Amino acid sequence: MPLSFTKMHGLGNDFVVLEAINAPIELTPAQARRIADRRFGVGCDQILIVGPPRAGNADFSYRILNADGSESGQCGNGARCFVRYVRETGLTDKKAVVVDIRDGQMTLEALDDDTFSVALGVPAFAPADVPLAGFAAARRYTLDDVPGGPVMFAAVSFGNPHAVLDVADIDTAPVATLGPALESHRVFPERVNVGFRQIVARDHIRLRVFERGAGETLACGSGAAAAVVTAIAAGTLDRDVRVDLAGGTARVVWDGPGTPAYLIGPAERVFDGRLAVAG
Ligand SMILES: N[C@H](CCC[C@H](N)C(=O)O)C(=O)O
Repeated sequence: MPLSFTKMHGLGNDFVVLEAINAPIELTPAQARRIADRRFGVGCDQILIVGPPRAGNADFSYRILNADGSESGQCGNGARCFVRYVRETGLTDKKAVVVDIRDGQMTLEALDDDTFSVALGVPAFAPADVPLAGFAAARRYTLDDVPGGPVMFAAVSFGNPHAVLDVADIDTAPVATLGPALESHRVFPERVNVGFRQIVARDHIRLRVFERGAGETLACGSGAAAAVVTAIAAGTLDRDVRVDLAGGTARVVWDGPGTPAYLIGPAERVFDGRLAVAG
């Protein structure tokens, strides 16, 4: 059945956006993989499905499928594209929208300078919430059975799991080896997104992310928030942080435990199209 789609990106993290307000869209993992394939399909890191609200106070619902066909409970860069999409397609004229995501709700806002703010929710640090198996709650965890020997990482969830490692220089970080090894490590029962963080100053980091289900992307919004809140919790960053990623710069603001983290940045619409999805 042919599907209309909109191609978008947030700092180079790219998306195929599908509108499922009037008619539901159900994609098998194989169909999602084909759409995401950069040769046999449209090509994207994630597929975003814009749906009707589930709860009474929400404006929309939001589903995220990774390029490997797996579903995630969060996508920060995608959320910025989501609010640009629903406004530019006339689905709403609101500047702030409430969106049902898999495990909760988010508020997304179009700002006056053509950037977008996403309240990603309150970060969850408890191992059971990440989820991270076999560890008691700690600021940092250590794993020995990974390439290159023991690694230390922080762990947090924004509705999707993140492990964050500190490196001296992200340009030489072992993203291609350590990323996949950690992504599918047995201590992460739902796999994990792996962030490689270089702290430049108390209000500035550089970051690369090997994403669960997509590999290294040019940017990861929830990964940026994970890198910032775990460092704020450890006392190494202040509350308002510039995050430099390969695809551009985002900003993360967090006022500490029990409060939501905010991700601020651009969202671009690239083109519209129609795709044939095999059965
Ligand atoms: N790969 C992620 C989903 C996309 C997150 C990322 N694109 C973002 O901007 O937050 C996961 O499986 O949890």
